[in-house]
Amino acid sequence: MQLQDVLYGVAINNLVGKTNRVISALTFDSREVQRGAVFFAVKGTLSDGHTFINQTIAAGATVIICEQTPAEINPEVTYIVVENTSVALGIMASNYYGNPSSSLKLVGITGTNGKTTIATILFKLFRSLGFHTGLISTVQNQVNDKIIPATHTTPNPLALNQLLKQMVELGCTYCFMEVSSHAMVQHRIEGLTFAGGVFSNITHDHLDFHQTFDNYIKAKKSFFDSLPKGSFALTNSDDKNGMVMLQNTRASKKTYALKQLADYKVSIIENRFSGLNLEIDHTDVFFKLVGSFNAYNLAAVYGTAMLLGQDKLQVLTLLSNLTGAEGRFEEVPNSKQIIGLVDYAHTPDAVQNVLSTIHDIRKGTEQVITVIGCGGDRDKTKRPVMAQVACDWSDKVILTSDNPRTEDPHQILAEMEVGVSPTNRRKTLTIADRKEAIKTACHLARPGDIILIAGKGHEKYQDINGVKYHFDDKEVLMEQLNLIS
Ligand SMILES: CC(=O)N[C@H]1[C@@H](OP(=O)(O)OP(=O)(O)OC[C@H]2O[C@@H](n3ccc(=O)[nH]c3=O)[C@H](O)[C@@H]2O)O[C@H](CO)[C@@H](O)[C@@H]1O[C@H](C)C(=O)N[C@@H](C)C(=O)N[C@H](CCC(=O)O)C(=O)O
Ligand SMILES: Nc1ncnc2c1ncn2[C@@H]1O[C@H](COP(=O)(O)OP(=O)(O)OP(=O)(O)O)[C@@H](O)[C@H]1O
Repeated sequence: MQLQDVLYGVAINNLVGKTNRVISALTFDSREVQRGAVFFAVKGTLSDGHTFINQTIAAGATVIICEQTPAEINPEVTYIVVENTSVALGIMASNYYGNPSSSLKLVGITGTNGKTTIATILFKLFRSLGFHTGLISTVQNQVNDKIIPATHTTPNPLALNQLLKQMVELGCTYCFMEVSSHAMVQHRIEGLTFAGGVFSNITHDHLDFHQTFDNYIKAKKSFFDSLPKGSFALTNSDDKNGMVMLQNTRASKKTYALKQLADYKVSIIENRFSGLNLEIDHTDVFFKLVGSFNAYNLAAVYGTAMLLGQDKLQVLTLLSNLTGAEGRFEEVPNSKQIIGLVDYAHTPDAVQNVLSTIHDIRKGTEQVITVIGCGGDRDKTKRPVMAQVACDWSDKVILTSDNPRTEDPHQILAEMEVGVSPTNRRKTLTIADRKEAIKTACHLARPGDIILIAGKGHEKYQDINGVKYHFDDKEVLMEQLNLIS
């Protein structure tokens, strides 16, 4: 491929050297450079790609995309100076892989909670409707039945366009993808063509990365600002910031809600452990998903399917048979008549949602025992709040470790304990070893009780000092429930 073929749409501030040259690959990592590669010098949080330019040229890079013209110019190399290398990377990655997003109906889902659930149900729904479909999500990526492990919620532009190209080659017409706020700030979706965008909700999270809540809102909003004319922007109008997302968008503005007036209005008729009975567009339907937050997710899915021109009754019938994403309010089967639940909730809002859902549908006499931790090297402000929410909504709480990473687990637990009020102290235990914590919860439970293991969901590891040790909440809970007499 020629360099000039991938430059379409890139705003160039300065060009040194020729553009009619063959290129062998695109990369933003000096450690992956091969002969004839284009190297993108990206300014990151830990290092600045500009410092690796000479090293990449020595390794064979013949084109450098950078933000300043280097002092030292190699006459064999082409230098392209742009305002923002990450933006150029997105556009050029799209061009390099043949702009696959424009051959698909690509729908992006953003928000603090619910992205994976909404994207996964949409994927399952469109597969059941008979379409070749792609999924890009935190749990896994999928091209029809082929599963591709996920490393990020939203992959980098090269991995992303490669995935989208595979989808096009395998006949997909739809793709549902999660759009994280990190991806927006780092321009990972630059150059993609979206058919629509969906907003679930926004609550405090990722403030370690965005610094302020306002920045976090702006990052989410920038996705809707970037949607093209002719696409749709579907928002949750019950969320305080739902309508903010639509302020500057050129897309067709649509809403879903349970409380406010909306284009797609859903009402809860009944909310039980076996599922949700909802009224959608004057039709009563029973769904296998549990909890009022899933009523929002189903409203988003229904609205999206309608905006993509699908038949209402067919959609509702198929949706009523679907289950959600792995590790989201997932029940662990056991013979002890204990309701064992594993849930990915790792934000104060998600923990409150799961526990209030349990509270709404419990009979009343059973105990709710919650096992919960907070990640190391991540937003510390969440720690006391998550402990407080867990205590306020449970009969017993066991504070434990959850990916301590490079931090001391006991220090994280001490910061969580700050959120435990003197009255709640009696019902709280702190057990740093996660397996021991789950074991203790099983020993405390009586038949009929509910155990919630929060935070890890589908993830099958504990990250301790950069090493990922196998740990599966579902596996441990099942094993321990079966061991109790
Ligand atoms: C905070 C963050 O998002 N970091 C991402 C970022 O890394 P960085 O800015 O720290 O990169 P850096 O190490 O400073 O390096 C800067 C540049 O120099 C290059 N470099 C670096 C070293 C070297 O020897 N040679 C070299 O060329 C790097 O390739 C990079 O281009 O750019 C990297 C390349 O794209 C990403 O892999 C990395 O994601 C890290 C691994 C990560 O964990 N990100 C998470 C937080 C994330 O993105 N999460 C969201 C989901 C959030 C949620 O909703 O839960 C996601 O979408 O997955
Ligand atoms: N619409 C919703 N509103 C609030 N909480 C939700 C909603 N949907 C799911 N949750 C809760 O949040 C947890 C994470 O759900 P999900 O994985 O779908 O969200 P996500 O946005 O993909 O999260 P992440 O970005 O952290 O992967 C679930 O386990 C559930 O407890």
